[in-house]
Amino acid sequence: MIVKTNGGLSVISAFVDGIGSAISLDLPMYTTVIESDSDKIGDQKILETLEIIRNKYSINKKYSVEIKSQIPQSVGLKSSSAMTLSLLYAILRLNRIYLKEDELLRSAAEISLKNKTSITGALDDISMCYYGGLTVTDNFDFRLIRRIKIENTPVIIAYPKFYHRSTYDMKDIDFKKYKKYIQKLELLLNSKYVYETMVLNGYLFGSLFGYDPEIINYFLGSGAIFSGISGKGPAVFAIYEDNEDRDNAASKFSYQNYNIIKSRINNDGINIIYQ
Ligand SMILES: Nc1ncnc2c1ncn2[C@@H]1O[C@H](COP(=O)(O)OP(=O)(O)OP(=O)(O)O)[C@@H](O)[C@H]1O
Ligand SMILES: O=C(O)C1=C[C@@H](O)[C@@H](O)[C@H](O)C1
Repeated sequence: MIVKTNGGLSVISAFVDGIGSAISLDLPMYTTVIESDSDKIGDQKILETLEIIRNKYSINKKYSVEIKSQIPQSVGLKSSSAMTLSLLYAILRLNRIYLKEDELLRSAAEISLKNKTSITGALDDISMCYYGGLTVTDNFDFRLIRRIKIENTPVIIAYPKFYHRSTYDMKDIDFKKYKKYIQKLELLLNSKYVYETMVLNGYLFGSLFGYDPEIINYFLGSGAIFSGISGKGPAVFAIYEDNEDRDNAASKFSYQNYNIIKSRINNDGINIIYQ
């Protein structure tokens, strides 16, 4: 079975009060899961996740798992949520276990706590990978608040070539002191100012974890209507009004330490592309 899902961007990071929001990008991850005589899994975190799923659902089978992905890892573009959800989705389907949507999403969030790829369970990111478009969730309460479709706006993503961080390393930071600021962002998002909220969210988390104003400055000067850090970064997003502006900005981008990806916002949820 091959499952396709996408990466995305943070709109509100849920670390402060559990309210989180994410938006889906054309950034596919293909996860191939096949029953096998023995486990054939190249990556320790995937194996750990598989073990958690097998224990949770009393499954005794072995699997070969292969991930092909355009989502850069560990830069704030939701690769771990895409991996955890895809693997759970495929294993449940292969075993003909059908959960209600809210149960499936909650289960994926619980697994992403257990496999230590998230701090809050990242239900916002998992729901975004599942539904596409924009999601808003209460991660502390494992509850989807709302989801909406978003226009397929052109985007550029830039991320440093040599960088490594782990989400789990951040679990001891005192995020609660930013509550008043984050509550204002929640109000802004309720009023549908999605990109404004993203920028201001990145302003807080970028200032905490370090960001590169020069890259943001380049994008704003190249015709972007918004640019900022995706959540805790270090990936930077730039939103364009049309493909021409985006493509011009991408072709003139000359920062040697960064990779860039041309993408767009999408509304594509998870799907099985090969049974
Ligand atoms: N392209 C890939 N190939 C193989 N495994 C992958 C790939 N992308 C993600 N994974 C799996 O997902 C795990 C978590 O990914 P990653 O470390 O990027 O998550 P993250 O730090 O939460 O990233 P993000 O900030 O994008 O959410 C990896 O350890 C790996 O097991
Ligand atoms: O680890 C987590 O729980 C999270 C990680 C980031 O993607 C955040 O954007 C998200 O809201 C929560």
